[in-house]
Amino acid sequence: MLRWLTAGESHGQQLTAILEGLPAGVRVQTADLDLDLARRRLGHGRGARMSFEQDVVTLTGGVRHGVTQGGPIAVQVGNTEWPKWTTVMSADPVDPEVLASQARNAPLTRPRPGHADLAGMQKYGFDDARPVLERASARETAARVALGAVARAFLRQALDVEVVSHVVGIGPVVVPDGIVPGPQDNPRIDEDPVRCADPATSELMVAEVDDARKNGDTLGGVIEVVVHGLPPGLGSHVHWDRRLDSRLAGALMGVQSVKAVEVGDGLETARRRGSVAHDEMVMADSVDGQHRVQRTTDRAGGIEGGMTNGEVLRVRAAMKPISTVPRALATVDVATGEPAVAINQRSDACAVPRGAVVMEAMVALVLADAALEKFGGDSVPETRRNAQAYLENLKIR
Ligand SMILES: Cc1cc2nc3c(=O)[nH]c(=O)nc-3n(C[C@H](O)[C@H](O)[C@H](O)COP(=O)(O)O)c2cc1C
Ligand SMILES: C=C(O[C@@H]1CC(C(=O)O)=C[C@@H](OP(=O)(O)O)[C@H]1O)C(=O)O
Repeated sequence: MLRWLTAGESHGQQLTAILEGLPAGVRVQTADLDLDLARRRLGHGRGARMSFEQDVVTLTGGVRHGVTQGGPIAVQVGNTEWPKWTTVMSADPVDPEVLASQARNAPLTRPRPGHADLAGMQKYGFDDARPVLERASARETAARVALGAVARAFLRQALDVEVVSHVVGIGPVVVPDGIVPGPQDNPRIDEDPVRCADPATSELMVAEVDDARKNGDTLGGVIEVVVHGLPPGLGSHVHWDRRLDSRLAGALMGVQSVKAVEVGDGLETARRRGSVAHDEMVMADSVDGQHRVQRTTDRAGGIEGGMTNGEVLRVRAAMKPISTVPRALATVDVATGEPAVAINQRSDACAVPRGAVVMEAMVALVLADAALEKFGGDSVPETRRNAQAYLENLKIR
């Protein structure tokens, strides 16, 4: 079983992440984590903080000389803005006079509609939104992306699996049907300002983001994660919590601002008739005398009965528009009970392009877990041998 945990606050000293259960022998180094963290900072519509803050990654456990050792992998993602926040976010008590002398320490009492502020204050008994927003913030996704880079390396080295993503919608602008990135397409898509695989749609998305920003507004959108090279049989039909679609949906819904998840053609499938909703099977030419079944389409997105079916996996996650809206929304000052406008320091206008990298990380972690459940192994060669033996012995390929 693969387990992962993150800790740390948005303006704290650092984020901490642990990944437990990965075999020995995964070749991974700081530069691999840096690469995905850099990808997470890009994208038209990102906020100011993404340009002035750096992620400082340190692998502090589980990796030696660029290879995992079988123990828990520990990662720190340092926050270069920390020197400005040492008082506000100090773990130890601070002299009340020092606190009172700094504007940054003033309680935040105008909760943002759409953010965690008010419900978190009510639940945890705070009269200040600071402790809630610090942990609710998607800054935490940097820690997940760092671990996702490790999971991605494992999937590539043990199973030849590649996880890629593209933005399929920003606000009302959506890509035409049928665009599915190939296994090596991430670098090309990363070059696009909104990580859209279709250049014509990308231009319209950029214009939409510019228009929203000009009007003091924010946007959401839809991301598709595409996974190539998966064997059939990851996940299971036998119990709800072993279904791969259920596990992927939970992981993607667990990303800040995700409000819907689709597998394959998802909602569109529900609108179709059965005769055109499924993926028909045909016999492919056989080179070795074995049955080889192929599907003529991939509407299911590579999952049937809660298991991978050997086709390309496609899952989509819909992010709502950023809730820190510059044209600030109406709220109540909970300190006075008076009408007010919501907290609005700064924010992303649209975080969908960089959200795509977070979704890749979550999918990679879930798939690495499902692969280890199926094939086991305490080292990459062992997992690889087990997977190959399974594939060679499939009665129906
Ligand atoms: C990559 C990413 C960046 C985000 N950036 C912001 C932001 O700059 N401002 C903001 O208010 N919300 C931002 N969010 C969304 C909030 O974190 C999220 O809406 C909040 O935690 C409440 O959770 P919920 O939307 O799932 O209910 C971002 C989300 C992601 C995934
Ligand atoms: C810092 C990150 O994202 C942040 C996520 C976030 C939120 O409310 O989720 C709000 C913004 O932070 P701030 O309010 O300090 O400007 C984003 O910049 C990051 O992704 O590294």
